[in-house]
Amino acid sequence: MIMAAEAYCQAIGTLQSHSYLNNFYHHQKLQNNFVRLKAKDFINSNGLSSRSSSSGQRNCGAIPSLSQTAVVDPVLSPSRSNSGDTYKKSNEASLILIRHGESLWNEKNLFTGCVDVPLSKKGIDEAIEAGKRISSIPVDVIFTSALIRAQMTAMLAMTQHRRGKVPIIMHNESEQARSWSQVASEDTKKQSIPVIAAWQLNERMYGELQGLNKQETADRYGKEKVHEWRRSYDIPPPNGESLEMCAQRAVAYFRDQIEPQLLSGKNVMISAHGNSLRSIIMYLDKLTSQEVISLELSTGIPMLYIFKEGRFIRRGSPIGPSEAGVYAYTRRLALYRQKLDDMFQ
Ligand SMILES: O=C(O)[C@@H](CO)OP(=O)(O)O
Repeated sequence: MIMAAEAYCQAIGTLQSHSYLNNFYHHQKLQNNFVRLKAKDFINSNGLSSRSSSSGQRNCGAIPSLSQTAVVDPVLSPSRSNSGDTYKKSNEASLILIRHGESLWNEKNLFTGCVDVPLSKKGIDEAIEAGKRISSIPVDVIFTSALIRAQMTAMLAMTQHRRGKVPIIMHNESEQARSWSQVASEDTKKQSIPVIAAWQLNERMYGELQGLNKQETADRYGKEKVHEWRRSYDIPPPNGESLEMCAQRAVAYFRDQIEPQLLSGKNVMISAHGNSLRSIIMYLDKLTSQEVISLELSTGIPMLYIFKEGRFIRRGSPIGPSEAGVYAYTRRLALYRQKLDDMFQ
């Protein structure tokens, strides 16, 4: 776990492992206070959520009505009597961010941007490993970019989730696509997780660099110039997007479409890209345009935030379900894992 904490701290470019470790030591105390909830609570408690996103729909034609798809997960419901309102009252939600696993172009060291390239064999393994790390963390709705490497990562990761729900891509690109992908069974819907694909979460568009080898480009234009294109905040690569431009669409989407889900208590996973996630982390962690320059994200490492009382609290990179890890941080997460243990051991 110490290694996981350090790896995460490296990934965010800061060193705050002491607070992570303090929370780990606090775990023993917390564990003694667990209430062991019975599997029958899971079986008896359920309900359809009637809420949909309160946000505007201006960004993307692919925004589904979550009221038709999202359900209250009874594993998360503390009481059978108020299952319909659980999320509203919980005032806490998990947010998992994951950069896709290694792609075939990452492997070849090519600028990728918005070119739609699949995962490499190593990337597939990374996505499965990431899924193991988050297998005991609740997920109610998944947002991915429109690109296959992020979607593959989300889907592969969810094959490892202990809750066993099925991630289903929402097809809202046309009325026909929406109606032809309807699920007829309410029971089946309850065992599904909506997956919403949005181009706003895509990798930054790398313009004339897309498909070029990064090393050869540095040899040709100079290391400093290429570093400026790759990591400066507001200087775009030729005919591409700067990080600032990428942030404008990614953070707007996060605020308009994802934050309302968290506010209503839904647990969210976002599977996206190095630069769209750097922009979102800049927003979550209130990084300056100078600080974000040194923020690097590894492929396939999930990062957890707790959204509570309107604030995002960074909680590191979740590790295996049998270890304390992030579950020491909140009672809600600990109870969720305990219920999974009760159900599936
Ligand atoms: O090529 C890309 O699309 C990105 C991510 O792989 O590269 P960089 O890390 O240079 O922004």
